[in-house]
Formats: sequence, C-alpha cells, structure tokens
Amino acid sequence: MTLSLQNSNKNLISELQITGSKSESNRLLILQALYPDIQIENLSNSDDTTVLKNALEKGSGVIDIHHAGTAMRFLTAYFASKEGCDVEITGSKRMTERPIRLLVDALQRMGANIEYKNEVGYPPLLIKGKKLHVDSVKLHANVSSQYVSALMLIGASLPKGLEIILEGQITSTPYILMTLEIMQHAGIKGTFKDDRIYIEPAKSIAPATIAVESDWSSASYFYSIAAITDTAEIKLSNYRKTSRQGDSCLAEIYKHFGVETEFQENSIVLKKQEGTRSSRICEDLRNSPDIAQTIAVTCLALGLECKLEGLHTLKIKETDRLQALKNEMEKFSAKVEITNDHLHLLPCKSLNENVEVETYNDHRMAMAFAPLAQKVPLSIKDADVVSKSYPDFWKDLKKLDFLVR
Ligand SMILES: O=C(O)C1=C[C@@H](OP(=O)(O)O)[C@@H](O)[C@H](O)C1
Ligand SMILES: C=C(OP(=O)(O)O)C(=O)O
Repeated sequence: MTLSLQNSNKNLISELQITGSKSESNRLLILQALYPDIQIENLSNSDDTTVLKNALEKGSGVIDIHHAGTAMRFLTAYFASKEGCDVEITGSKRMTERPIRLLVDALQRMGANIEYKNEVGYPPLLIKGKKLHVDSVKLHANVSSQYVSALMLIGASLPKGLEIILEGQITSTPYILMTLEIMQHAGIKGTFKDDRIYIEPAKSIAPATIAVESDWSSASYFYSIAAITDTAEIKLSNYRKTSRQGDSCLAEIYKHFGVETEFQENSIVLKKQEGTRSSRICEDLRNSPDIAQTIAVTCLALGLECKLEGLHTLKIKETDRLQALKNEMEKFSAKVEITNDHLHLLPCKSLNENVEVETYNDHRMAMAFAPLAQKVPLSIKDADVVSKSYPDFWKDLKKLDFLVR
C-alpha cells in the first residue's frame, strides 16, 4: 500500500493515546510466562508484541517471529532454558540477516542446546530446552542490549540466579535498565553496577499488576510534527515524567526545536510556539538509537544541519538505517554523509516535491518521513509496515489534519 500525504494546517491541536511500549510489553510477556502471577495492563497492540504472545502460547514446533528483534532474542533465551521444549525459531528474511551469535554463544556456555539451521551466527535456530545450571556468564555488550536483556529475563528462573559480566562498551544502556526496573517492579531482586549485572533467583513472586506506559519511540513522530509546524499543542496520554523508556530523552532533545513538554498527571502535552530553535543539532544517540531517523528528518524539514553519532547499531536493525536514511533524504535534494556510526546532514534549502519514500520493511522509515508532508506533498511506499510497533499510526495522523490517501 502506497499512501500520499499532505498537511497544510500550521496550527495543530489534538489529543491522542498511543499504544503501549513494545519493549516493556515484550519483557513483561516473558516474565509472565515464567511467573504467571503477573498481570499486564495496556499491553501493546503492535505486531512485535502479538508475535511474541503467539509464540509463547504455541511453545513448540516452528515459530515465526517476523521482524521482531526483541521476540527473537528474548525467546531464544526463554526456550533454551525451558526444559523439554523443542522449537525452531525463524523470522522474516531480514531477521535471518540480523546477528545473534553473541547471545547463542553465551547460552551455549551456560549449557544450552541451540543449533543454527542454516548460517552460523544467524536465525533460524533449533532449540531443545533444558535446565541451565551455570550462574555466571560473560557477554560482549556493544552490539545489541537485547542479548543482555534476554539473559536477564531468564536469570531469576535459574537455580542460583545469574551474574552477567558485560565486556566492551555498553550500548543502548537504558534498555538494560528498563529490564532491571521491570523485574524489580515484579518483585525480583537484581543489580546493575559498572559492567556487572546480578539477578537473584526467584522460584515464585507475589501477584503483581504492572501497567505498560505508552511508547516513547512512537511519540517521537509527534515531537517531529510539533517541531515542523508553526504552533502546536498535542496531548499524548499514558506517559510519565519518570519513565522506564530511554527515548523519553525526546523531551530534552526537542527543546532545541522549540518544542516544550508539559508533564501532566499521566500525560504529556507537546507545545510549540513560533520562533525559538537551534541552528544546528548534534546528538550522541548510543542510548536512543530508535529516534535517529525521526531527528534526522525533523532537521531535513527545517533546513537544519544535523550531526548524529553513536549510530553503530543502526546497520543491523530492520534495515541498514544509515544507508536507507541517506538514500531517501537525498531524494528530497539533501546532502548526507554517513560512516559506520555517524550521520551528517548538511542544511538543505529547498525540498523536492512528490518524492516516493521507500520504507525497506522498516516501520521507522515510514513514520519518520511522514511529518515531512507538512513541508512538501510526498508518498510513503508499503505504508502498512508501521504495524510492527504502531498499527494505528495513519489513523492518528488524520487526527492531526494530515490528508492520508
Ligand atoms: O530491548 C529493547 O526493547 C530494544 C533495544 C534496542 O535495540 P539494541 O539494543 O539492539 O540497540 C532498540 O533499538 C529496540 O527497538 C528495542
Ligand atoms: C530496532 C527495533 O526493533 P527490534 O530490534 O526489536 O526489531 C525498532 O523498533 O526500532
């Protein structure tokens, strides 16, 4: 499905409720499978959460998790530690190109029975679950924090708990902290200090109801919309000032674009007044890789120079996001330089109209480019990719006066 987009309203006022965080939801579903006394409120309606939920219900045979990185990594650890289970976990073509060796190596050192069906280091995986007894493991932490979270999530179910020693520079740290905080909220004890994580064993936990906060990465598109328009007041419900999600750093980052965040009880209001904004944006996004595309496109729309670093994980996400950003921004007449971990967008004076944006099976390519329709009419190819994290995205855009056809 290709959608054409346009929005000429420069004064946006609206109220939305975005679905629950897929990161929080997927952690809670794994914990609930291990500790059934956990109740979850406001579970995400994203594909990534649905595939994980279905996989846990199925529990055997061939399990296809499509594009969902967290589902692939968390389920690998979960099934490997579940005695008697016999599964093949596979996913989309792209998933078979996303590395998983560091996690599999660590689990194998803990005694897990995991084999690669095709290429060593990549899904599909053949897993025969068994009791894991080793209580300390080393893990390289500079490729994906999801490997770390996967081990943490099963840690408390092991007889002696689990110590994880992180090697190398730690990437996406807020996601590791999110895992720990959610486990602590569920009553599991654990610590994360310097390069050492320790999760205490827990045979059972007291009943707990845990509410998922709405998704901050999804909120980024509304920050971008507010930044690009003249004036805006957009209320997003089910957000907290003290969030477990690292992408809540958006509230600080978008001040540079003149967007202020008012924290109300259980919601945020994004307020944009005309005028105020920086002339150049420089950010290190090692801790928040998922908002890189949003920020780059906001800068493109506003003709700002943008230097982003700490982007070394972008190449192994749903697509090579650095190359995809360069390809698509250049269609609008931008000049973009990329390296392995860095993107430099030069100020762009005028934007080409009616560009067809390719999305490369990446939900964030579709959603990050949509706000640009406030400057020039454009179209988004394969627009239904958004369902990976935010199935109602196009419906919600219409509430902000976007013409979506
Ligand atoms: O743990 C999580 O929920 C996630 C961790 C991040 O991945 P990396 O740690 O691979 O950067 C992030 O990009 C992804 O969208 C969700
Ligand atoms: C990278 C992402 O997801 P995952 O790694 O879980 O597929 C994302 O949602 O931007």
